This record gives sequence, structure tokens and C-alpha cells, in this order.
Amino acid sequence: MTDKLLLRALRGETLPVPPVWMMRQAGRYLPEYRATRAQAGSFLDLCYTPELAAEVTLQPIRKYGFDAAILFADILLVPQALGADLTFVQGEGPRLSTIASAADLAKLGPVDEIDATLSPVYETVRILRRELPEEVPLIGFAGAPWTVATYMIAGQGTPDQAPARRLMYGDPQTFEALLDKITQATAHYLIRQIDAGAEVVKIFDSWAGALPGTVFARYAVEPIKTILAAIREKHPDVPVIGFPRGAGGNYAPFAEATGVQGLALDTSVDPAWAAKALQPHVCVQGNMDPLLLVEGGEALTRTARQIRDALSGGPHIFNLGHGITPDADPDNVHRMLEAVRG
Ligand SMILES: Cc1c2[nH]c(c1CCC(=O)O)Cc1[nH]c(c(CCC(=O)O)c1C)Cc1[nH]c(c(CCC(=O)O)c1C)Cc1[nH]c(c(C)c1CCC(=O)O)C2
Repeated sequence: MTDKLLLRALRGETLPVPPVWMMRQAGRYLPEYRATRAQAGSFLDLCYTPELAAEVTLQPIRKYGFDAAILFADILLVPQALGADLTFVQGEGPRLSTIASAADLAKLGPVDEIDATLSPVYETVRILRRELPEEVPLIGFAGAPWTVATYMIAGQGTPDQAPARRLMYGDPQTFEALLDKITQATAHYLIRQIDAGAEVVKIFDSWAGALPGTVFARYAVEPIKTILAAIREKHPDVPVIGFPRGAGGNYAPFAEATGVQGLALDTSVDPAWAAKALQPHVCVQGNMDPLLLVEGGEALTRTARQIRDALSGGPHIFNLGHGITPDADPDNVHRMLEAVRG
């Protein structure tokens, strides 16, 4: 359907009211999410149980009427499908087996076996395409190779991604072989999500800002170009949103060099600058501070309108600069929507 607002914006249309969705819109700030997660047992059980993963994807659509749904899964399912051990430690985040050498890398499984683990995700996509309202498109997603590699190398989240940067300098052969493997797996995974019914895909490079400028083109841009080329070959009309979080001065070169249709802005980007420097070339998605959904009040309404108005002259999808946090007040989401749509 060509009249879905999100798809129109991604095709470059300037709309009177921007489509709205939120990163992590299915998540712990919602009591109904917490209930379904408890029913599933663990976060990973939730990701791999298609009926429940579809249910949590639909919860924020029913409650708020967002203009897009995002598949419920995680960027770390790809490493797990490649053979990494993965657990989520309550209150601490992910833990994975680490990759510190060529020998560790050699223990991973082949890319053409990842569907043995990931097929429930494709089933979630198929359920969602049946159950979502006609006007709500489904966004599939994956992590960018660099960001996924940072978790696979360190075995957990790190403040500065130092373990990955050290491997990059100390053993570039292993580092690049890992990046290549993730790139091939990610292209395959996203194509399968689209085959199953995803209408847009988003690539989360949450740690792009940790890549030194000397290697940004090589390790942030190149893998994403490879993934885009593979998608285009099979699905030339499916738009891709890139999120090089923290890229700063590399936002414009990233958009130009990768050719993404949508560029997700983090909170640090000034929307007035984005309107001039980015919007003439690409649909931008951004970028309200998620903390405003905790704090609420006048600041929330004012900032939401400020972003909407600054970006009203070109293609824009209203979103947050990062994921909504578990301490956000669900009522503030209504307030945000009233501010943007009102
Ligand atoms: C880096 C990253 C991850 N996962 C993701 C990223 C990139 C985006 C970003 O920068 O935030 C992406 C992601 N993770 C999740 C989604 C689902 C779709 C949605 O946005 O609603 C998406 C798109 C569910 C999730 N992924 C996770 C949760 C919380 C799990 C829970 O219920 O306990 C959810 C809803 C867990 C997760 N997953 C990850 C971490 C570091 C953590 C632990 C930290 C945390 O708890 O927030 C890895």
C-alpha cells in the first residue's frame, strides 16, 4: 500500500503531520509488556515465541495508534544464531561468549545455518503482517556489523567499546573476518524478514560514535553499503533506515555514502541543522530526548513541537533520539502524540 505515511516519508514526501513511532516502543515502561514477558519466562523466550513477540509488538499500536510497528526481537539474536552463547542478566544486560582471537572466530557456525535459530523471528513477522491494521507498516531490524561486533568481542556492553577497538588495531585480520561474517549474516537475516513481510528495515549502529574518524568509512559505512546492495538485489523498493548513533560530523557523509532512505538522528543533532544539511537529501527521523517521557510537562510539549516544526519543511518521521526508558510514564506518550499531531 502506497498510502502508509511512514513509507511516503521514506520516499521523500513532505507531509503535513509526520508519522510517529518510538524506538523501544514495546518495552518495560508498559505494564502489559511486563506481563507478557513474565508469561514468556525470559526476554529471550519472548523473542523466540512468535505469538508472544507479536503480542508485545501490537501492544503499543493498540494503546497509542503509532504510525509504524517494529518487530520485537533483539540485535543480539544474530550472534546467537552464529553460535555465540547469549544470556540476558536481569538488571545488567547481555552476556555473550567472547571473541578475542582467530581461534574463537573459527568456533562460530556458518552463515547459512542461522535460520535454524532465527526462523521463529520470521514467523513473528508473518503473524504481524496478518494482525497489524492495514495502515500500519512493519519495520524489521538488525544491528549494524560494528555494533554487533562490539558485543561479540567484549562479551557484554562496554562504556567505550575498547575491547573491539583494541582487536581492530591489534588483530585487524580477525576483526575484519568477524565483521564480514556478521555482514553476510545480517544481509541474509534482513532479506528473510522482508520475504516474510517487513516493509522497511532499520539498521542500528548504536556505537557508531565510538569509531574513530580514521576508520568510520571502512567499518561503519562499508558494511552497511554491502548489506544495502544485497537487499536491493532482492527487494529494490524496500526502504532502509540507518541509525549511526553518535556519528556527529559523520552523519551527512554516512547518509550520502550508504544511500539509506531514512536517517535516524540521535539526541545530539540540532534539528535546525538537520533541516538544512540532511533533509534535502534524505528523510530524517528524530530525535526527541527520551528523558522527556520521564519528566513530561511543558518541556515535553514544547520540545516535541520544536522538533516537528524545525523539520516540517522536508521528509520527517517523528521519533526519539534513542530508546524510551523503563522509567518513562506511559501517559507522557499520549502527551507527546498530542503535541506532534495537535
Ligand atoms: C544495542 C541494542 C540492543 N538491542 C537493540 C539495540 C540497538 C538500539 C539501542 O541502541 O538501544 C535493539 C532492540 N532491542 C529491542 C528491540 C525491539 C523493538 C522495539 O524497539 O520496541 C530493538 C529494536 C528489545 C529489547 N532489548 C532488550 C530489552 C529489555 C529486556 C527486558 O525486557 O528485560 C528490550 C525490550 C535488552 C537489551 N538488548 C540490548 C541491550 C544492551 C539490552 C539490555 C539493556 C536494556 O535492558 O535496555 C542490545
